[in-house]
Amino acid sequence: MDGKFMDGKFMDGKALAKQVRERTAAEVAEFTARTGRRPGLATVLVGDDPASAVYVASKRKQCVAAGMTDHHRLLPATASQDEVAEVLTELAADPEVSGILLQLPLPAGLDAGALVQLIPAAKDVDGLTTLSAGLLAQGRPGLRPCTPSGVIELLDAHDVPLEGANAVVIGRSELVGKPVAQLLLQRNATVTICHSRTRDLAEVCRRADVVVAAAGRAGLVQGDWVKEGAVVVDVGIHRTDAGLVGDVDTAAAAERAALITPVPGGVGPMTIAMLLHNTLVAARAQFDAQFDAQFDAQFDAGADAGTGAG
Ligand SMILES: Nc1nc2c(c(=O)[nH]1)N[C@@H](CN(C=O)c1ccc(C(=O)N[C@@H](CCC(=O)O)C(=O)O)cc1)CN2
Repeated sequence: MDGKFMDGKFMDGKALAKQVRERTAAEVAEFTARTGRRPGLATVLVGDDPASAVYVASKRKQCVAAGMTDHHRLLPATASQDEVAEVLTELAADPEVSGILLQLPLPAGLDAGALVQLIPAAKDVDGLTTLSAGLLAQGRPGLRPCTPSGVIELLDAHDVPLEGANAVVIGRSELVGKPVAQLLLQRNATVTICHSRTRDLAEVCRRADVVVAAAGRAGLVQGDWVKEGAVVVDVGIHRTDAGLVGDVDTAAAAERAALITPVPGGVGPMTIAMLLHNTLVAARAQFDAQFDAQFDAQFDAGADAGTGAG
């Protein structure tokens, strides 16, 4: 471990996210020079949740800084299911848009699960559609959810051994818990998914080599839940009077952990960095698919005309 992304035992997500963004920007420049196209990211924000507005503004700014085009849609909190669906359907058909994300959570009354399905898997840069989730579950290529990919990127940057490791994931959301468990499984970890009905959560955690806390409960994971030398990844973000805190009692857990992510500055910044990476991956795949389709059409036309090209 070279300590590049670490301040003592704290894993520096901010520094690693910067490196991922810079690498992505260089690859975007190469893609644009080769194809004459720029990857385009469409962000869809419904309503006026202040945190969501900040996250979307940051996504848009970082996508432009990486050389991508910005296609933003803002809908009022009163927007109907059909109105949001119409916007997503329009973006799905727009050739300038490589990736679409519907910022979550949505205002009450909207069915996020149904709306997400309107995003074609090829443009699903959040990796949240049923098709993307199925491809991940089967270990087949596809776009992966951003925060879970960011968790794996952080673990890899710190050379955390996952093969055969006991990994405990706390939380079973579609956004983080389930996909991060799948990604850990793909890396041959022995994965336990815990949730609100898990019996003796503390004891399950104490057996973990790697803990990923994504329960959405401030300070849930206590210091004495952490095995000596374990790696702790905190996905939680809670605004409290004491400032931003995660799902882990960081100071207490850091007494025992070999490595731990801070909040803020741990997993959070990786989410947007991985979104940019996914948007580039989507743009490349769409370009290649279009190139192949054009080649096939020309090949077939040549065969029909009897030029011998077929
Ligand atoms: N469609 C999606 N919605 C949501 C996602 C998502 O991945 N896709 N994730 C979260 C929110 N989110 C991005 O959308 C996000 C959360 C946190 C951060 C971040 O950089 N956090 C900083 C703290 C910033 C602050 O809040 O002050 C940190 O942890 O250091 C970025 C993006 C829910 N919705």
